Order: sequence, then C-alpha cells, then structure tokens
Amino acid sequence: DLTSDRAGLLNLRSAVGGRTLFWTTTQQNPCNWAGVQCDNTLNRVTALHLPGVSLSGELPVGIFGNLTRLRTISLRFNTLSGPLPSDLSSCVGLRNLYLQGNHFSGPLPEILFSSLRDLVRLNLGGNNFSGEISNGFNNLNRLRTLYLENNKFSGSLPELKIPKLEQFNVSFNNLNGSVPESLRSKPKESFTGNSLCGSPLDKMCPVPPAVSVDFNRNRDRKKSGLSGAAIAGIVIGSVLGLVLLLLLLFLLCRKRNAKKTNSINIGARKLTDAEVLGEEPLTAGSNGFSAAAAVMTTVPGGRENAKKLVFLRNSATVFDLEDLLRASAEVLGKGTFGTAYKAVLEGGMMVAVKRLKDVTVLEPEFREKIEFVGAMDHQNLVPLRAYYYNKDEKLLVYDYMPMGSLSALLHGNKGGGRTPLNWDIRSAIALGVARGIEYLHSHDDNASHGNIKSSNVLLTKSLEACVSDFGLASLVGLPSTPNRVAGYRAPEVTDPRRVSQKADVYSFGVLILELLTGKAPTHSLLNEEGVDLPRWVQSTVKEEWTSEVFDLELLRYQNAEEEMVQLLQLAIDCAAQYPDKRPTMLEVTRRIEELRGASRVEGGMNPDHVHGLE
Ligand SMILES: Nc1ncnc2c1ncn2[C@@H]1O[C@H](COP(=O)(O)OP(=O)(O)OP(=O)(O)O)[C@@H](O)[C@H]1O
Repeated sequence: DLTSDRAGLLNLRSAVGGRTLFWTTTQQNPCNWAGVQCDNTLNRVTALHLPGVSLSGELPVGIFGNLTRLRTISLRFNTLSGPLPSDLSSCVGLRNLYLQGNHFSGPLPEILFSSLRDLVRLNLGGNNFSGEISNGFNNLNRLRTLYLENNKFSGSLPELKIPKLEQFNVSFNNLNGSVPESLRSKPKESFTGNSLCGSPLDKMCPVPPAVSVDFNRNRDRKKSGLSGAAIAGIVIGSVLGLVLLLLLLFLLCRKRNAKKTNSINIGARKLTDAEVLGEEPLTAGSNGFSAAAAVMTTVPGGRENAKKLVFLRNSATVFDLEDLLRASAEVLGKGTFGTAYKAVLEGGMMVAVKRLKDVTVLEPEFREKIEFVGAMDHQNLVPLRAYYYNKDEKLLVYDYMPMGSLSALLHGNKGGGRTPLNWDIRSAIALGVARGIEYLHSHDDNASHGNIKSSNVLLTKSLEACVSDFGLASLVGLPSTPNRVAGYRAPEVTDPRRVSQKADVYSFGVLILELLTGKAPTHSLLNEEGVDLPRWVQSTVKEEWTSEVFDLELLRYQNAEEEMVQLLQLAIDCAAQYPDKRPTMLEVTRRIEELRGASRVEGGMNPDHVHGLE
C-alpha cells in the first residue's frame, strides 16, 4: 500500500524483502522522516528511490544514519531544500546520488569527498548549491558522472583529474577563470552559461600582460625613464613570442596535412589502406595501390576482364570498376570481414565498398551465397548493390549510409552536434532492426544473420535503422578476435559460421539492452565486475531498481517509462540463457509494435512494472 503512512512503509518493506524501498506516490506527502530514522530494521535497504513525489522541506539530520547499506539514493525532482545533511557520510558504500531538480542550497559538505569514496554517479544539477567547486572531487576516483549544472557555484574551476570521468557538466553557474587543462576534452556545452574562457569554449582567455605589447605604454614608460635594457627585454620577448606562434602554426599545418593523407585517393593511387592501417599490403608487387587498383593489377587478362563488377537485384549498371578506380575514397573502418571504404564517384554518388579478407569459400559457393544476399530486399536491410570476385580480391558494394552506425551514435562523441537519441528514435530503431532480422529469418528456417551488433546497424538520414553485413558470417572465417563479438554471441554458439536464428535473437536482445542502457556489451565497468550486459541488467533489476539501468539520456522521458520497461523485459527474454526460452523474431516484432503503440502512463514509475520484472 504505497499511499498510506508509516504502516504502509512497513508493509512495503516486507513486500520487497527489505532490499529495496520503492515509494512513488503523488497522492500525499508520505515522508515521515522521523519514523524512518528510528526504524533500525531499515539498515538492509540498498536503494532509496523517491523521485518526483513532492517531497519538500529540509532533510532532517539523522535520516541516513541507519541506512548504512545504501548504494543508490534518488530524490530527484522534488522540492527539497536546505543543505545536505552531514550524516550522508554514513552511507560509505553509496554509488549513485541523484538529487537533481530540488532546491538544495549551501556549499557542498566536505564529507562528500572524504566519506563517499565509492561514488560513481553524482547528479546535483538544478539546485541552489553555492560556494567554490572543491578539488576534493579528486578523491572520488570511481566517479564517472559529475553533474553540477544550473546551480550557483562560483570562483574558478579546479584541476580535476578523475580518471574515469565520462559525463561532466558545470554549465549555468557563476564560475570564472579559465577551463583547467584536465577538463578541456569535455564538450563546450558542459561549460556554457558561466564567465569561463579558454578551450573548448570559443571565448579566448585574456593574454597575460607580458605577451601583449602596448607601444603607447612603452613610449610613456620611456618618457618616464624606462631603462634601455627593459625596452630591449620587451622587444626580444615579443619577437620570441611571435617566432613561437609561427612555429606553432607551422606544426599545426603539418599535423593537418598528415591527417589528410588518411583519406585515400583511389584515382591518384596515393596510399594503400594497408599503409593507413599499418599493415602489409595485401597484393605483392603493386606499390601504392588502392582496393580497386589492386583488382586491376591482379586480374588475369588485363583491364577488360577487370571491369566485371556484377550488379545484383536487377540494379542497372550505373558505374563500373573504372569509375570506382577514379573515385576518391576514405577508410570507414576495419571490421571482422575486412576493410570498409566510402567511395565518392564522379557525379557525387556515394557507395560503401567492403574489401573482404580471408574468404574461405570457392567462387561458385561465393556467387550463390552473395546472390542470395543480394536478393534480400527490405527497407531495414542495407542493400548490397554489386560484387567483384577474383582469386585475390573480393569486393562488395553497398549503399552508403550517411548517418553511420548505431554504435558510433550511442558511444561516440557525446558533445555538441551529436544527434540526440530520444526514446522515440531508440524504440523506432529497435523496431526497424527487428523487422530487418525477421525478414531474413522468414526466408528459410536456416537463414540467419550471424553477426548482429550495434556497428552493423546503420542509419539513414531520417535515422531509420538498416541491418548490414548479413550473410557474411558464412563466407568468411569468423573471427580470431573473440571480444569483437563476444558480448553479443549466444552462449550455445561454438562455431561462428553456424549461427541459428535463436542465436540471432540473443544478439538482438543484447543490442536492445545496449540501446536502453547506453552501455556497450564490452563496457569496461561490466568487465570490471566480471559480468556481461544481460547479467548486469538482470542483477540490477533484481537488486535495485529498474530505472537505474536506463541510459541517463532516457530518464528524461518519464511518460514513456512503461514502454521502456516493456522493451527491457523483451530484451531480457531474448537474451535468455536457453535458446528454447527465447521468442522468435516474429513475436519480437509484434511485441515492439504493440509497446510502441501502447497508451502512455502519466506521472512517475509504476512499481507494478518493477515487480513484473523481478
Ligand atoms: N554501407 C555503409 N555505409 C556507411 N558506413 C558503413 C557502411 N558499411 C560499413 N560502414 C562503417 O564502416 C565501419 C567498418 O564496418 P565493417 O562492417 O567493416 O566493420 P564492423 O561493423 O566494425 O565489424 P564487423 O566486420 O564485425 O561487422 C563501421 O564503422 C561501419 O559503421
């Protein structure tokens, strides 16, 4: 009974086995803090979640004295005020402290830095905290998130050398001075709304007086009897400064030129991809060649034969190998099956060319398999347009997908200019991927993808998801580097060339968990704890509270929590240990369609959903 008073609190505690305290009512203010304080049976509680429940007033001192096992405190989006209570220091194992969106004030107590050494996520944004930002944060060396934005912090920013810090924001405070070196790699949005200067902000810091030479002042000084030596010193200093500046500019130009050579110009045959990637060239004897140029030099019969680029699915032959040769190209990345290039043909058409390595099948089998791949025609699959086969070279030509991969979008630069991934986009991506895989599976009982992961989900301009690389797992020996796919591979898969549809479902489940948590299956935090993503999600859901697993970016969408929890449940079902327990892709698609269409529940998280997962 969540809406009752102290007695309700006791009922609730026994209902969840005393491990987690859920309390999400908006009906009345349930907070009888004194009761909580005196009840020493509460010391088994590991998570205190009271987000958005209209709690107001100050937190009484003593409230946390008995809650010594807390790992998570979430009191966000209430109207709590006053300073942070000093007995927070009793929660020595605290890992997550979410207090954003309240009216807390005053300087941060020193105990935060001396006692809460295990903090991983700290969100104090949107309060009235004031005073200087302490360099005591340097003590919190497990910290990954530090959000202090929209407060009244003043003074300069200290040098913060927190090794694992990923998310950082101090925007919209009263800070001044320059951004310290240790924080310059953070996006500029993390610092805006202050009087800060220096990189990454556009505002330059004032040049120190020794470098700026004011000739009038010098003249005045001269008049007032400045010595010749002093003037000479100033002039020499400025000349040296200028020389240094020129040197810096020269070095910068050199660096930029060096970067440019990363893009391969096929036409000019400047550089091999092997050189770019630091490998041996694949074809001996062709010095300085491109992927396509290599084909030309290795095809018996000369240039005429080399033009045999085979177009699939009745695609008109819109370009030939000569056109590819003339195209400018750059390396997109190196994958399990070889290297991918973006090639821009004359006229501006863009294609992605995959140069396969270690193809293990002979030509007839290759043609048969690749023609099957080419016949797949679905809006959620990346179309294979053409292929080239010869003894030494195998090329696949795909449509170029302008928005890159889901992996890059989820884990790449989180700063400005990044496409925000809201709930609608993420759930649409989940549905698109599910439909693409379901289409593949529908062709025959043995048709499977074999390598589903976020770098194989590519996005169109309108962020529609398309699955790529299907059918390649059975052509190419997969892979000597196990951790590339390890996080996605179903536990029962022993031969990567024989991947069942149920194993695809498992990989899809992991991909959806990645989409919801924002954590890559090979995430270092997971490795630290020695678990994979499905096991981490399952244990977090059991032990703490479901909302803890979601990507912070998703927690903004409170009214979509029901759908998010349903998708999470579906992902957990897909990643079941035993293949028979996993749903089919047909069922998966239906469930995603349903949950995306489901009516939305207003207000906070409904605990029923949480229990449904336990
Ligand atoms: N058609 C395409 N359009 C745009 N980018 C692409 C395309 N195909 C591949 N890429 C990008 O090129 C890079 C390398 O892709 P590739 O498929 O070779 O390797 P991978 O996906 O990282 O690993 P794997 O080979 O195991 O699938 C990836 O970052 C991918 O996003």
